[in-house]
Amino acid sequence: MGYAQLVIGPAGSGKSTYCSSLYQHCETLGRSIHIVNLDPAAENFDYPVAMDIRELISLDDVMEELGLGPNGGLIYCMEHLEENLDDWLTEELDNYLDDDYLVFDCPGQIELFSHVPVLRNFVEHLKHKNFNVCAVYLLDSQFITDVTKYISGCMASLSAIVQLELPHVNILSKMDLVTNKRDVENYLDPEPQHLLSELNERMAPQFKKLNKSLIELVDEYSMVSFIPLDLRKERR
Ligand SMILES: Nc1nc2c(ncn2[C@@H]2O[C@H](COP(=O)(O)OP(=O)(O)OP(=O)(O)O)[C@@H](O)[C@H]2O)c(=O)[nH]1
Repeated sequence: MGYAQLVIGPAGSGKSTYCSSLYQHCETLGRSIHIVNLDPAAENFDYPVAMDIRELISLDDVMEELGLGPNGGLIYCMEHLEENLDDWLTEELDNYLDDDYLVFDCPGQIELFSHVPVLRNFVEHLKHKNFNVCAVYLLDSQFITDVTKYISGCMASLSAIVQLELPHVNILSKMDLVTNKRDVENYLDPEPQHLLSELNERMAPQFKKLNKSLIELVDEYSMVSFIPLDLRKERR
């Protein structure tokens, strides 16, 4: 059985930096991992690229030839990947042995883990090829410094949990940029009742019922808790 991480999260949340830090960390430990670029728009890499979607299709070519914009072009590329799971991906995966560990650096378009089925089908394909897959969801810690941002971060992560149905780890990136660590600490293992009163204070009274449902939802999905990580520190 092979092992795989699907590294997902909003644009600029630190996915590639995480992959690069993980690569260096494993190298230091003498463990071998292979990082796969799944972003057809990516240009520079801080890690050796083991497999690259741009060998199959590149965003620049799609935009030029089909006259699509960056978002439409990205979705086109990912759907092209989906159509080529049985040939391109299967052939690439054949290069890896049973115990290999692959880390997929995904694009940041939120559609990919909200409603477009590409990543879900991609995961199904990996499972079919005998890979044990988990999702690593990156969220910029600066987007979690008050209750409304926290709820919105949780909802985006929850949408990935529901869409992919994978073992799921949330990571707060860019911790070195948080000036007051307490702002973030308050949301690492929050007390639901405390969150609710904070949310009610921030919002108009007509949202009380919705606020209660949201907090219950976040509380029930205990996977929606975040692990802070200072990737810059990891790399020093
Ligand atoms: N200070 C700081 N900057 C970081 C950290 N992680 C990432 N960055 C910076 O944030 C920017 C985006 O990081 P990336 O790793 O490219 O983010 P990404 O999620 O792969 O971006 P997309 O692929 O465009 O979605 C880069 O300028 C990184 O150097 C961190 O832990 N601390």
